[in-house]
Amino acid sequence: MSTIELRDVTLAYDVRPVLDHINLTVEDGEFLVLVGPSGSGKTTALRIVAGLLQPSSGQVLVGGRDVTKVPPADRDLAMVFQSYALYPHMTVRNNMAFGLRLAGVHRKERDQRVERAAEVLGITDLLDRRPKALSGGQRQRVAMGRAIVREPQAFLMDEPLSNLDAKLRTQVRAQIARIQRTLGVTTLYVTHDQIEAMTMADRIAVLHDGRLQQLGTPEDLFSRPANVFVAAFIGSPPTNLIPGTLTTEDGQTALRVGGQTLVLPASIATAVAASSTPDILVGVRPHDVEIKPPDGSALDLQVDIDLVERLGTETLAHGEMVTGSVSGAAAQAAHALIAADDELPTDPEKHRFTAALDPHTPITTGGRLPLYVAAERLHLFDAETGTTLRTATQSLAPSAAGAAAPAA
Ligand SMILES: Nc1ncnc2c1ncn2[C@@H]1O[C@H](COP(=O)(O)OP(=O)(O)OP(=O)(O)O)[C@@H](O)[C@H]1O
Repeated sequence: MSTIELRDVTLAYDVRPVLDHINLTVEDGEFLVLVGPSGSGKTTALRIVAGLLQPSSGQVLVGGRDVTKVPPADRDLAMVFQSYALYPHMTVRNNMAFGLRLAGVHRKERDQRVERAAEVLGITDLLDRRPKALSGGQRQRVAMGRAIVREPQAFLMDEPLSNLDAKLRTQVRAQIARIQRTLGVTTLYVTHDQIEAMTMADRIAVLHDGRLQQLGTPEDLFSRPANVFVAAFIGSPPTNLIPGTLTTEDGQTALRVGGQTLVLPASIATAVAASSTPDILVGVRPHDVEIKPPDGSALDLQVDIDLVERLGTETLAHGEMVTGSVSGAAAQAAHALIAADDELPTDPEKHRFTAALDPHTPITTGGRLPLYVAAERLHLFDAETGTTLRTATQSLAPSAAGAAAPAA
């Protein structure tokens, strides 16, 4: 059983911990991606698992064995780094076999393992080349090969695609995911790229400021973010975050956003009652925005469009929200929670908004566009704690919709 477990792992260089009581298990055969912005502690966590760093407290277990005090070479883990670190004077075959030679594996066995790994990686015809005669993607596969031939209990990968250009990255990430599934080797993979995490992982662990924010499947994180950080970090383009305030309108709970008041349907009103403050952050996924008013209650947002990106499959309309009387307190809270992310607005009075629309939508830069979001598609967060109060209601799955339809 090749699980990897971090038990209550903390690492502090000075007062503020770089990793703060992390509990995480990578299950046997699982591809778990550790994702987070720069400085969140991902590499530190991986280095602790590898044995290159000692935690201040807590334990690391590999296959159920406590390896916290075991030297890196004796942990039976293989690491793939972003710099491939291939020996330039050696052939691919010798690069792949090098670690095995050091470990005293005899020649026949070495050759067999290299041939097998090369076949899985599709690099058999490159075995006699030297690294300089390989493309970036091929070098990456050789680096993977070196890890595979060791037949370790688990792979540890630290941003292995970051030296590749965008197109190659897409190809190689699919290859790595496929190879991992073929071999079934437990893998802990670190990246700052949420798209990489979403496309490759069985489960994703989101780190921010040394704390584990959420652990779940890509679908969990996208549809049911645990807090505003995860909602803003996962998804492309990112979730729009708009400050709002809870009020009472004719005895009913209402949400004031961007100068309008939306009386909340009962189910949403119940969910927001848990908020520690009347200040609410409203999360809107760009793909949930409509240009026609939907049936039922909806937010109606006015956005001054300043950039239109036509991607072919969809059109992204970016602009500034006409905020009206957005509460100052919630606006400040929104700012404080998301200011760390460079892509999000840093001026608390200005709210950028992005809508992902049908490619045929006739929009131009410079206009003011009314945009609608059905109330059930809103994600709502406590502006003080960032905790999720409610997530968007799932649309009916085709089978469920079919079952609900009258019989023919
Ligand atoms: N030797 C050290 N002494 C003090 N602080 C350190 C040390 N090494 C790392 N840190 C700090 O620990 C934090 C986490 O670093 P880490 O490299 O794990 O982040 P990361 O999420 O992998 O970021 P990146 O994606 O930029 O590599 C950072 O704030 C970093 O400055």
